[in-house]
Amino acid sequence: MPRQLVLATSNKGKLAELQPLLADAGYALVTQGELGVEDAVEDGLSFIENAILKARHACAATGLPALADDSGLVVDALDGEPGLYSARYAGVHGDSAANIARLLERMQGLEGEQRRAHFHCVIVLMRHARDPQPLVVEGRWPGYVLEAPRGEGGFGYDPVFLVPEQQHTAAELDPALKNRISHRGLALAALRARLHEL
Ligand SMILES: O=c1nc[nH]c2c1ncn2[C@H]1C[C@H](O)[C@@H](COP(=O)(O)OP(=O)(O)OP(=O)(O)O)O1
Ligand SMILES: [Mg+2]
Repeated sequence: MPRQLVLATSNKGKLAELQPLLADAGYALVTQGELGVEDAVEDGLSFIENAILKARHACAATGLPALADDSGLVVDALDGEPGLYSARYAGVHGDSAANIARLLERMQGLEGEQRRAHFHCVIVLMRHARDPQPLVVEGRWPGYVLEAPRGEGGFGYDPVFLVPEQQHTAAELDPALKNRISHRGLALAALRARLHEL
């Protein structure tokens, strides 16, 4: 029987990316939703704090090890906005169209290098709610914010995130390619390399 691991997220886009990335990591994956775990209160002041809060909350509710992802889009010219508040930038949690509209409005008039941004992802794996040594890994994906959305894939800010090497938005990429090069894919690769530490 493989050990169970709770995926401490309610974001369907993240789940769709995390599941294949963890498929052969030696865990039986179960989502917090399947176990009736409510969303944690994300009142940390950094990605790391929020990822720990979410993983700890799921561990405490289930008694199982848990993995959480806290991530967001960081725009240098906006002093790091939307950053920690990426999921609720326009006010309503998870309203991607409204979040994108707010972002494009805030970036009106910015050109060229001023449109630089990166996705940041912190993934935390905790063995139990009082684990003093959670595994913490990070990934970063640089790109540019376009002036209008392009593409149907992915989730969140993907339609306005241009990946310069591909000349495509993240929403135009094949999901397997996004998973190889994205902030989340890089964080998961770092996690897998360190699973033996547990
Ligand atoms: O690959 C990505 N492609 C596009 N947008 C992304 C990505 N990765 C994070 N993002 C943006 C949108 C998301 O809504 C927010 C994360 O906010 P974040 O609090 O970590 O997640 P969430 O509230 O959606 O789900 P949960 O906390 O249950 O994991 O950043
Ligand atoms: Mg969240």
